[in-house]
Amino acid sequence: MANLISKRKLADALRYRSNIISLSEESEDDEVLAIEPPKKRTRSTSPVPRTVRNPSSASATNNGSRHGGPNGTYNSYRSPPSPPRHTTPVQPSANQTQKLSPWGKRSPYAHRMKESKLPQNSAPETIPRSSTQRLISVDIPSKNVPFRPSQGPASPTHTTPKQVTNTKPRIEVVVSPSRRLLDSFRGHKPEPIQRRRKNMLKELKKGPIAALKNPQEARELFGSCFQDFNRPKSDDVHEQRMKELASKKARKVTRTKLPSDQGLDLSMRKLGLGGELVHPAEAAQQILTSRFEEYMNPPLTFVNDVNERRLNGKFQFVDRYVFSCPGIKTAPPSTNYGCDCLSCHSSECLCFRKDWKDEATGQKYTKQVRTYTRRSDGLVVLSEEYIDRELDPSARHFEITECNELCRCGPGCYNRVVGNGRTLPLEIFETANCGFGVRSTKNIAKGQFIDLYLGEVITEEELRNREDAAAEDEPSYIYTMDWFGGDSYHIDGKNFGSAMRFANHSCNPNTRSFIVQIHKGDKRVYYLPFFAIKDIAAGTEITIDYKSKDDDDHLNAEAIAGVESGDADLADGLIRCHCGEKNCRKFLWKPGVKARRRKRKPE
Ligand SMILES: C[S@@+](CC[C@H](N)C(=O)[O-])C[C@H]1O[C@@H](n2cnc3c(N)ncnc32)[C@H](O)[C@@H]1O
Repeated sequence: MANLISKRKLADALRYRSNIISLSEESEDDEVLAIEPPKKRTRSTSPVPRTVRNPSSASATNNGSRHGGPNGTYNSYRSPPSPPRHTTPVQPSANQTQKLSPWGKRSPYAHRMKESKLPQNSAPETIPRSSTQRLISVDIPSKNVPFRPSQGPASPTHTTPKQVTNTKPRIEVVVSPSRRLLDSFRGHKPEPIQRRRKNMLKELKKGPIAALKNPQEARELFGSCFQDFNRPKSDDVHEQRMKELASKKARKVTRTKLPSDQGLDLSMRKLGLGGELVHPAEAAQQILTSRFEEYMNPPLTFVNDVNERRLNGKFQFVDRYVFSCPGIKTAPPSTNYGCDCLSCHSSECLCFRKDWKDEATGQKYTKQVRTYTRRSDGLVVLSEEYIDRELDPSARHFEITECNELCRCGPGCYNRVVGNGRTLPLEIFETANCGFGVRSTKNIAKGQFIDLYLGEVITEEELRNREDAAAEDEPSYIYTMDWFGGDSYHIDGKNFGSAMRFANHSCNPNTRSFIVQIHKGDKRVYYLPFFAIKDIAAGTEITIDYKSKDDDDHLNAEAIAGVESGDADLADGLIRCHCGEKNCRKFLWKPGVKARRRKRKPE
């Protein structure tokens, strides 16, 4: 019965005995080899292997066969092929012969290893002396030259038992050694990285000791995740303290003894969050503000020197209307038109012309309304006459119509103030009595454009839904676009808006909203910009008057009377005004969001 040992072990054995085997670099497999003394080969039922018609088919047909195995005289597949003895219609090519074993990749005798109960780790000592004595010893001409034993067949022919008995007893070995084996003959080579990795990983699964013992190796095998293993131990007392607290032995340590801020800070630093601790809500606000700043030029900033209050996290700054409500229709661009001026002049330009009809008499009127004017320093502001008329309750009021993209004048035209966007830096800040307010860090000239009132454009139906859902004491951020009459849309600045959404009320305001139309055909979606109606020094709060002329002034009169007479019912629920102006009306409005809705209607 064949004694089977692995190639590696055989190689070791042979090296140990200074005996020779032939080597091939073809296979990476550590195949099991047969060492079969000639005497015992007679036991084989079929000393001649099956006919190998075609090496590839041989591989398939013979693989795993218990019978018809080799007779123990196969040579290296590097041996020059010779015609098989048995009828072989297809001659295997030299190439094929090199690559294929008659058994295929693995010897069918491999399983016998288990049956034979041969010790698995058959080191050189496990080979019986009698066997080794029968080995033929041949010198290797050169380490790297493939070697074929000088005795025995030169090709994979199959010797008969008779032939064997005529020769000296010997063991012939067919070896298809692995590259590793060859390397071991050539000299020491480092273990492949995959194997080293596998071995260390096995150790690491048990614990980090392997990596701690050999950090260099760990880093080499697993990269930067082990870079801290050879880091000198930190003498940071807090880190030490944290470790103590984390260990089971340190249960006696009171966690409260650890300064929480430092401990937390350490954890944050370890997580790479580092630096100052920031409340999540504040962080969210900072992100919102900083994001807005990124595309806002000039800047929009936030400061609070009074308390810890921050902007509501749900609020988002926008620089245009938000059309989130279904059913909103804007006029198509095709309905827009522009002027033909190369250089617009308020006395001639179509955009400055206002047409109206007297409802009582039916008479039509046309007027060139001088809305904007360019100052000597180049700043474009509202004209004095326009501001005066708009502030005069008895006068006819006119909207501003700016030049648009269809006008022949270029972007430098002075009739493009709101269309060119905000130019002043604005700052949201905490006021003394009215919550957040807005101011500019620059002086503002009378008539200068400050900012648009922006928000979601919503329908009347949506407004009613929102008002019904709102609490009675909730601030209102609604402006109604009813300048041209008819069904109106509303601007809700609660969740989305501009800096003007933070403008507080004053009974003596320094700004006012005006009506600006850029799309000349759109009577429902226009703009509500705020302009200074007096010079405003840098840092002064920008204020507006929440109440329009047609609001219920009698409410204030009644409330004031009620407060003065001690009638609590009359004053009940009214929101007190904190503007502090001499002409203060004392109350903002009556509770109830509908009562608070601010309007601008044509006079
Ligand atoms: C449009 S918000 C203005 C921004 C607001 N201050 C904030 O902190 O968000 C309107 C609210 O501001 C407050 N407010 C504005 N002007 C006020 C005034 N003159 N007196 C008292 N409260 C005022 C009221 O609570 C009102 O409901």
